[in-house]
Amino acid sequence: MTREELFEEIKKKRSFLCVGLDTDIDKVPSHLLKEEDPVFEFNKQIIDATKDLCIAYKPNIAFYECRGVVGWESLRKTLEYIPKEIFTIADAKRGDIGNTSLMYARTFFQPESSGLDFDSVTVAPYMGIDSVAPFLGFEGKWAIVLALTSNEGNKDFQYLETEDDFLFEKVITTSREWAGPDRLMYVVGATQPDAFADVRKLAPDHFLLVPGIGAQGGNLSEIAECGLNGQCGLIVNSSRGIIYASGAEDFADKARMQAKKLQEEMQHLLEKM
Ligand SMILES: O=c1ccn([C@@H]2O[C@H](COP(=O)(O)O)[C@@H](O)[C@H]2O)c(=O)[nH]1
Repeated sequence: MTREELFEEIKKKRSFLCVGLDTDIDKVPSHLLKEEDPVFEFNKQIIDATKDLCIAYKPNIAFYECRGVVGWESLRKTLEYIPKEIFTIADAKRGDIGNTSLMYARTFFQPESSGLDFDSVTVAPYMGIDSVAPFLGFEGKWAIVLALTSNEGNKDFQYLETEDDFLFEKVITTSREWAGPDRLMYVVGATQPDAFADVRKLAPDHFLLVPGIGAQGGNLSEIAECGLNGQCGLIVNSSRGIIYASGAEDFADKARMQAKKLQEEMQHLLEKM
């Protein structure tokens, strides 16, 4: 998917919401457990309930690969079920020496080998250019580089001071040379609102994938203040806050209500742009 197509979807839906499909079999409502593939059935109902309100879905791969072959099959079916105009993110946080990274890239971008055809994958930049480059070699696909994450542990490395900036800023200034804003996005956690102005100085045109609203306490209007750019430039994720809004038979209706609340807030913020 191109940046223009993504922006068109944002304008059409008046939303920059990403629904995180972090589907934990232990949290799937009990009435679905009799289904052949309860995880897929859960995801299917979440997608049906939210697809007009969001512009992206982000399955976190851990929730699928921990279940082995069965989990990969739930993931494949889920991805196939997502409407083609909606951006898909494999939140896998991959990255290794070049030839290994290429295999990871094929896993998510080459349906003829893996059955999966994601638009993007999250990538850890710690190993440098040759670990990220293989993800940038697929037409129409995106690498989403971890810059400043939403967790407490971000202080251990990402806020270390280098000559004239923090390490997460160095990640951006170095990696923005590897590919432009049509191929590369950055993860910036919603729990770090004060960093958005600095990030925007370094990456004015890049899309930022922003996890951490809802369950982790990030605030949408705070990050929108400095994070929005002329093409929106934000994809804001909520996983647990939407998909586990209810653990009962009404889970899809309750998920829709939470997604709708966020979409309305986003519409308001986009109108102010
Ligand atoms: O910095 C990061 C990077 C990724 N994540 C992932 O996003 C979702 C957040 O889930 P919530 O339930 O909305 O908190 C989850 O898949 C994380 O692994 C992140 O939170 N922070």
